[in-house]
Amino acid sequence: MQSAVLAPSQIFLQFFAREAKGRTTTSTSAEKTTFERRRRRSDTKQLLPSNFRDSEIAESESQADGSGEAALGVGEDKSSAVKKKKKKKSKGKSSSDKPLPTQKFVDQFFPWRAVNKPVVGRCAVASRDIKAGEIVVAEHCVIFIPRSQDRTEVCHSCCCDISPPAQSFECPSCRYAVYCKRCKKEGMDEHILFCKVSNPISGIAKIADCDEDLLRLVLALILKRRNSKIAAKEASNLGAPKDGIVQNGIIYPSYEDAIALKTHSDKAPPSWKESVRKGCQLLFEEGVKAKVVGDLDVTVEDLENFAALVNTNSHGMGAHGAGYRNADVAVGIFPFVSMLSHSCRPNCCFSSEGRVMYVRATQDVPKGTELCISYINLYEPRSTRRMQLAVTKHFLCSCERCTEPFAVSVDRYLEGCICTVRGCGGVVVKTSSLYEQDPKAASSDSLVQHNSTSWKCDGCSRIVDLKLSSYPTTESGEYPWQLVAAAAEKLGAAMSVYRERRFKDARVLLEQYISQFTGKLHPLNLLLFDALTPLMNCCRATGDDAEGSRVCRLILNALEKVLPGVSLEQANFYFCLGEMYMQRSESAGTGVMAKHFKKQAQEAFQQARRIRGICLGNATLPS
Ligand SMILES: C[S@@+](CC[C@H](N)C(=O)[O-])C[C@H]1O[C@@H](n2cnc3c(N)ncnc32)[C@H](O)[C@@H]1O
Repeated sequence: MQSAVLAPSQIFLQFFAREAKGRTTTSTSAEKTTFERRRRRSDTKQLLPSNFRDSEIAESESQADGSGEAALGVGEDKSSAVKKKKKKKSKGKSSSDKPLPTQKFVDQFFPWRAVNKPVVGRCAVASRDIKAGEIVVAEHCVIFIPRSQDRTEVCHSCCCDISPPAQSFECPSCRYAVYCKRCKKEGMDEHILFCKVSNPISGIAKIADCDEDLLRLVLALILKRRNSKIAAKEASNLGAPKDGIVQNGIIYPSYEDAIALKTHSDKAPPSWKESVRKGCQLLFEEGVKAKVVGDLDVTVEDLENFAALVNTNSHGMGAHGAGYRNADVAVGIFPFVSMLSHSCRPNCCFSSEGRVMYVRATQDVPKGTELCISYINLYEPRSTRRMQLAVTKHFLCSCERCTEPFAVSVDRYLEGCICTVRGCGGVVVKTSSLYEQDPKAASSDSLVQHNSTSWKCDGCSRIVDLKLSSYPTTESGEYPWQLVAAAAEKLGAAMSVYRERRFKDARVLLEQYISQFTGKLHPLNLLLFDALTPLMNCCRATGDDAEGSRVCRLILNALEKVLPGVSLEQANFYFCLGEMYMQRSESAGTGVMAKHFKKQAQEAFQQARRIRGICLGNATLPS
């Protein structure tokens, strides 16, 4: 299933129905409002070489960290909590478990404390009750770089939108960096050193099979180190720190905060390490040539550590902010945003404005609860989510959703197919999905001795294996894996037509697909869910807002069941729903139906506004 044409596991839920980045106008034209399940580029940026092998994931899955929970009090890295824990643990705490240097200031302004928890390490725990929509972190980046493919979209100094592009000023030397009018002078001055090494980076990335943006971030971190040394000297003369403060409600973290973040270089797959090592070696040589690193007391190993740190802690910037983009255009390091662990059932979300990242609670959070954001797309089967985090972030997710028994989790509906045993109604999934989270259940079930390609029904417990003939296949004689593969193939074919923007043909194919697999796949199955958004867009493109709004409600329904709580995706679908009802109201003229549709539209817009208000603060909908 993961190798489906669509690779649904790798794509992100839609954002506001805006295809062109930065478009801020509302249009009811489906051509303009086509959603694509876009790959979420924010956190799970694939900083992997192309030669990455799946088998290497296993190596990144070993997690062993701490055994108890210890509060990391303000500036008390040798606090009693830590001391107690040190006593318990023969090995003691590593330096990466200490609070970040600026934490003591952050504690004064924000409603959480850094705490050490088993497995996840440092994390943020609410120090009082937090209301939905409250800001829990507002932080300026330590460093950021525009993504290479979007380098002309934002100013390389302040990260503001550059539109129209004619308003931008390109660095005449590297012809890579662009600046807005305001930053033209200052930005280019600051860019001098970066510029010297910037040009060779694309070539280095190709030679080393290493991510170009990763190398640019490493270079930015080297330069930050240089600047922070200079700033420290200046600050000691003036008697005040430049970074490492909270000002006007925004955290300005220091270079020291950044380098105190956790890295997973030990858990990274060998091919990743190999490529990064090569990339860093070449970057170092270029840096020496350009006299950028020579006097800096950094080694190639430092650069490799920087790369691992960036891979574990970078956050996408530019999406879901005021610009209504549907994808990130930059990546940055925000040490205090990084204190929040990942959860597949998060209670916070993040959005950026310029160089500042905001994290807001998406629900009321009681004191003592861990604050979590999501690093990945969450409408995915458990195995896909965990695989994605293992591959891109090199850790095995231990969140509540991933560790609750599979048999009672909504996760089981997202994959597999419905049991064909009469009256059962269970879901047949791969046994590896059933047992990977529950080794006890696995060992108590002798049937699990079947090979790992066995499938099992969570209802009647029947094992489906090629060697066993007792399982009643579908009318067409399909086994579950064949059914799932057929669904993936058919959806892939419909999506190819959809991507060619042949909306009428795509609609026919998608409708045929949905009717063929409804009843065979659970209604929440990802393979059915993935067909709904393109179908909605096809309906809109073909002027059928009645069907479009029906499909949109199906999407919202599925989202609410799988991802309870508010999210931007949900807001965006409500917004779409509002647009479609508005269109229906206009088409209905002035009668009762027109009023009815207008009311439905207003309700949908109100929901969208309410949810966006929680996730993005006072951001309003585009008018
Ligand atoms: C951005 S950092 C979070 C801060 C980190 N705990 C620290 O002490 O620096 C991400 C790392 O936290 C841990 N982590 C976060 N969420 C996790 C989860 N759901 N399950 C397991 N580990 C998690 C992993 O080690 C991951 O690489």
